[in-house]
Amino acid sequence: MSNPVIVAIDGPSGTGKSSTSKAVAAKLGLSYLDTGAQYRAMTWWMLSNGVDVNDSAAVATAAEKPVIVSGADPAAPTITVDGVDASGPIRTQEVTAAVSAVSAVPEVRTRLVGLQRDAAAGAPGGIVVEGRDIGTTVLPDATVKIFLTASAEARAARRGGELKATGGAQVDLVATREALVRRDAADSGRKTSPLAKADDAIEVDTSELTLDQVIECVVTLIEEKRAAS
Ligand SMILES: Nc1ncnc2c1ncn2[C@@H]1O[C@H](COP(=O)(O)OP(=O)(O)O)[C@@H](O)[C@H]1O
Ligand SMILES: Nc1ccn([C@H]2C[C@H](O)[C@@H](COP(=O)(O)OP(=O)(O)O)O2)c(=O)n1
Repeated sequence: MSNPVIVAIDGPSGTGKSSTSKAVAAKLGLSYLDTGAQYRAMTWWMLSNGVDVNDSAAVATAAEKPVIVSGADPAAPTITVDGVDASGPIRTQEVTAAVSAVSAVPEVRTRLVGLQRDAAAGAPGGIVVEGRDIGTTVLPDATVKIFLTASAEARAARRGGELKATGGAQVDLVATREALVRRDAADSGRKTSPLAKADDAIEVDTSELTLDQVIECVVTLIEEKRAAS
């Protein structure tokens, strides 16, 4: 029997990681893990429990406490914190604004990278894992590594579309773009496993591609790799 396929999909915010990863996993019958949701869940727990997210020592001490469980079905991904459904609260602006500070704390990363490697090892049929450091740090031996990119303008327009769909209000695209660029800089500039393309990752610029084209491209890359191995 061939080895389970492990697919690492990394890249900055709004490049299409979640949409692509879920669709590719569903198409190929693989499990799915959104590691960004885990960093968001950790951040939500810190905010809910009165931990100052800018006090890295306090965040480090608390990092062992929350029980974070991710469901691996790409058609219905779930995340709970201490048994409570966290899928809504982890997407608030408050969590988005605090997540880079929490995810820069090495103890947070050690804890979550452990969960992520356990999830990959526990997916006998293979898995698609999306994040910022999957190809470089979490799963350096992944079968296929993809690094998605897109212009800041394309990414802001996509995020703006989402905010409009959920909030209905007028979206400030300049502010959305600035917030994205600020988060990219924080995620790329941190000391511990920053957002980075692995040397052996294939870069796909999604700025001018439809989501279906990106999915097709990633499925083809995985099938080529499988056929060659
Ligand atoms: N190639 C694409 N073209 C247009 N919109 C896209 C494309 N890829 C993703 N989107 C949309 O952009 C938004 C952000 O995508 P998402 O998958 O959440 O990105 P990420 O996980 O990288 O932050 C979603 O609303 C998604 O539907
Ligand atoms: N492997 C990962 C995944 C996410 N993070 C951090 C950095 C990101 O800004 C946040 C949130 O990630 P998420 O993928 O949910 O963010 P977006 O969907 O792109 O807005 O988590 C990380 O440090 N390492």
